[in-house]
Amino acid sequence: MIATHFLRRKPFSHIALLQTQKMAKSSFEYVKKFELDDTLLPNSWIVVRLDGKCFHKFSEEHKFTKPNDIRALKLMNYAAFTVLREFNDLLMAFGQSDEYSFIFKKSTTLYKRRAAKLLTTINSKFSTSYVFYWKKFFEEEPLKYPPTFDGRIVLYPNDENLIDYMKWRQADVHINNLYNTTFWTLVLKGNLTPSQAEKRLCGTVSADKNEILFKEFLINYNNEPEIFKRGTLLVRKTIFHNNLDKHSNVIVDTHDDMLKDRFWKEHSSLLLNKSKESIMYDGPITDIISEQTNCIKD
Ligand SMILES: Nc1nc2c(ncn2[C@@H]2O[C@H](COP(=O)(O)OP(=O)(O)OP(=O)(O)O)[C@@H](O)[C@H]2O)c(=O)[nH]1
Ligand SMILES: [Mg+2]
Ligand SMILES: [Mg+2]
Repeated sequence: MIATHFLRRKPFSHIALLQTQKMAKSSFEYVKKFELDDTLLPNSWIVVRLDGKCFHKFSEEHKFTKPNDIRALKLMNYAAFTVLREFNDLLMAFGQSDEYSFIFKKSTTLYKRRAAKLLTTINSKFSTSYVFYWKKFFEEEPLKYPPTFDGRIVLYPNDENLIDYMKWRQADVHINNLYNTTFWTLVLKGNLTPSQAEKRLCGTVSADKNEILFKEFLINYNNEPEIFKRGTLLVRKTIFHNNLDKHSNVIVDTHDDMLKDRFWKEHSSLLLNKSKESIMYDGPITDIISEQTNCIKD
């Protein structure tokens, strides 16, 4: 019955169909006006910070070594590297623990500075890279479930604010790492229970923790790996080859002390629009990659 009725209906003419579609489009289109403008202020530093969700649990379930798992840190760095490689307007990125901050050049017009576009694209590229490259770093340790990263955008109006932001994140690494290193040494080598170790460290300052490590466990905190103490700063560099008229652009992982003002004086070009430091290189060109053990090839 319904089928016969359908067959007997006169088919729409092409023009009538187009008119109907046009009317429908214009009567629905008003919903677009509900979309809010989220353009970020011009000429200000855009910082995108991502952080792993519930990584205290994620790290347990994936058997991260305590207090630092070099595989996890390298995977974070590699995921951030893939983000930097794709978005040229990113000057640098700083990572530690389960977080990464990405710094856009002040004048970026990427996605017309629309906040949601910037944040979601950076987060998506980072998160999928974290999963995509998991095996490269964790090898036989399987990824049990998809990790989640939250994200935020913070704007900083001047260079001083941005530098203080970078210092703040690096100071956080130092405070957490000194605490975690002492805590886990007390537990794993000193045979204290976690709650005993917590009590032992309650009210201690940095010097006390350094002393516990040195006097009781012969550990000189200064000799701990730089990546653990200072986190990782990814920057762009251009390597010029002296003999050949050749250069290559690379993204390099560094662990310098950003808390010292000297760092910002010596690397003042980091905050310039075209942030690329140049390195002169004398050796044979084929050696660049092997020599750059600390460098992630662009
Ligand atoms: N064992 C180990 N754990 C790590 C390492 N890096 C990060 N983590 C864990 O990840 C946590 C990150 O801290 P937060 O980001 O403050 O906490 P979170 O559990 O991720 O919680 P939310 O960020 O609020 O969702 C640390 O407290 C550790 O438990 C690592 O190298 N080794
Ligand atoms: Mg987290
Ligand atoms: Mg965190």
